[in-house]
Amino acid sequence: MAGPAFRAAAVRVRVPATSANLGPGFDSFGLALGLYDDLVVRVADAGLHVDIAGEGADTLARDERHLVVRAMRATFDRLGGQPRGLEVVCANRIPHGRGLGSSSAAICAGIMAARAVTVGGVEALDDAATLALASEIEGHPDNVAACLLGGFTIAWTDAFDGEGTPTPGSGAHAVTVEPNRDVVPVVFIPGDPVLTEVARGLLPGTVPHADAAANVGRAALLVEAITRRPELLLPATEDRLHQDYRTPAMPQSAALVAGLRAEGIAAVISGAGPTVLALTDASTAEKVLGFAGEGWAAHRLALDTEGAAVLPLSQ
Ligand SMILES: Nc1ncnc2c1ncn2[C@@H]1O[C@H](COP(=O)(O)OP(=O)(O)OP(=O)(O)O)[C@@H](O)[C@H]1O
Ligand SMILES: N[C@@H](CCO)C(=O)O
Repeated sequence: MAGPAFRAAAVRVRVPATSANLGPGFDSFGLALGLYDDLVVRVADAGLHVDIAGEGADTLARDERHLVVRAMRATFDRLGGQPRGLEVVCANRIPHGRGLGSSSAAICAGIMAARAVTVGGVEALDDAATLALASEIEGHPDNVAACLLGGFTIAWTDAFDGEGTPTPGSGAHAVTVEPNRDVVPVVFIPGDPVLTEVARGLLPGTVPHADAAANVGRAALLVEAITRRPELLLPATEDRLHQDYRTPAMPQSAALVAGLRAEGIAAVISGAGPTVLALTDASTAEKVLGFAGEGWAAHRLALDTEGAAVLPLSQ
């Protein structure tokens, strides 16, 4: 059977950084942030050419091991066949291994680009199938949901293995909700990374029932707090399921979260860390920027409500 046809024109995809968990919503909640990676892909006659600027330019492999390329290959397989050649140009701004969803952004960008350069690709791999594939590659759905959909997202999967990881092919789903416009995210990014794999390795197989029950209540409250009642964000972002267990890998981040929370600021470990996310308002954001001191890059970010987008090449 003949494989799919490909478009000759290049495609540009923009994908947002994301913060997962937001305290109590482990592997479920995500928030899309106004910090973006850009990807331009063109189907070529032969070979694979990968160009990288920005984050990872000095460290990432420029071959089939590159995560964007791996996501594209998986997508082309689903769509019925690989193109003869590929040119991939990455402009990376999301820092890697910091808990801001860089791997999810790479995966979502690759899938979106691959389906956009394939004739009939968007129809053959619709948005629901895109989320499921991205989640399967990433291993959990929270970051990819926020990256694809934008806004505040609640994600879930149909089935889990004994480790709490979605079973491959089990299907991932998500809804997006518009966050309250008064919520202003501030991120404190430390110099050194902690890989998600390492941070997940610190989690116990089971947790006390009381801790699980506490998180259920806070997670439910967070949906109300982040959409309608930001004054409840401090209690709503309390977590007992993952942050404390990860402290040995990121003691300074844990201390920063505790320090900010003692000042009444809704601070959490962003994703698997070690970045700290504070959910503030416009006046507090300016005051907290200097809170972490030397060795941290502090940024006030916008909320992204659009998610991953295929854009004109000129934009
Ligand atoms: N733009 C990219 N291009 C290629 N590979 C990437 C890119 N971004 C991330 N990666 C790969 O993913 C790794 C980081 O993934 P990891 O899941 O550990 O952190 P993260 O996604 O930044 O954080 P978190 O999942 O906690 O939000 C990098 O070391 C690199 O191998
Ligand atoms: N929910 C994930 C997000 C990081 O990828 C975790 O905390 O491990």
